[in-house]
Amino acid sequence: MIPFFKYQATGNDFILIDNREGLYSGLTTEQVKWLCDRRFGIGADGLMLLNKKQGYDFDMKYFNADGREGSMCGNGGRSIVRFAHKLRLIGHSASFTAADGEHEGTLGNGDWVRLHMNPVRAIKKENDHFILDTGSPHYVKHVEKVADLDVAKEGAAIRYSAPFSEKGINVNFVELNGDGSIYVRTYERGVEDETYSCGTGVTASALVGARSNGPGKVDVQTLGGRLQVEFTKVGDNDFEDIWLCGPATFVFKGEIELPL
Ligand SMILES: N[C@H](CCC[C@H](N)C(=O)O)C(=O)O
Repeated sequence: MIPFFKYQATGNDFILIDNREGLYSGLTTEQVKWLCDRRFGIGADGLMLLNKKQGYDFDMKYFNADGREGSMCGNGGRSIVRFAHKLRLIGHSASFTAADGEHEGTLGNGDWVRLHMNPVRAIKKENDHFILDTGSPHYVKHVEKVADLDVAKEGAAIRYSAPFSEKGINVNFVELNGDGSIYVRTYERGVEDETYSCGTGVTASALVGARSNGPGKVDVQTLGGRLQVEFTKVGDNDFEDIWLCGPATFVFKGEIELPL
């Protein structure tokens, strides 16, 4: 039996497993895919193993719903900090490693978690979109009415287009709200569908918008709730001290037996 915890961070939902004893390191792609399946398994956008790591509170190993090991997951990072606190592994802050290096996370009031993201040193402007990496690769496109989009269809068309078909990319459609906030909807690589929010996507979308008017903080609306991205703008395409902030909550825990 595998004990698991289910968390969601603005609707991006995850299976978390305490793997400090290394009992579940051998999960196969097929098994992770089955666990993330919303009909045959528990159901989630991704799965994380909380591993031991010398010199840090833990290491976060992230898998997308397709069962394959993924890159950095911003909402997953916020969720695993809350999970580590539930395990009494940390107090109100954590230092951990993930696919893109070191991260720090702090628990705020209520279910709010702040996650320190790695610097972004390059934002590539293509004709009608931007490409940047916030720990995962992102395509950011501004649109008029994001609520009217068929994100699953339009996102897949971009993700499977020639430049991205081999390695994939996460696709973010962004509308500028009148109050300076942005509304982001994301098609996620490895889920191969729209998710209710994507932390590294929200971060990418906020930084693209800040290229021109660079406030140090952007409010972001997503299908799954509101987040905030804070940053220091160093140059036109150069940002550091980036914090992804928003709620991350425990949903339920259980244990599951893998099919033979
Ligand atoms: N699907 C992404 C990883 C998870 C990103 C997302 N869940 C987030 O919160 O950043 C990728 O394969 O690039």
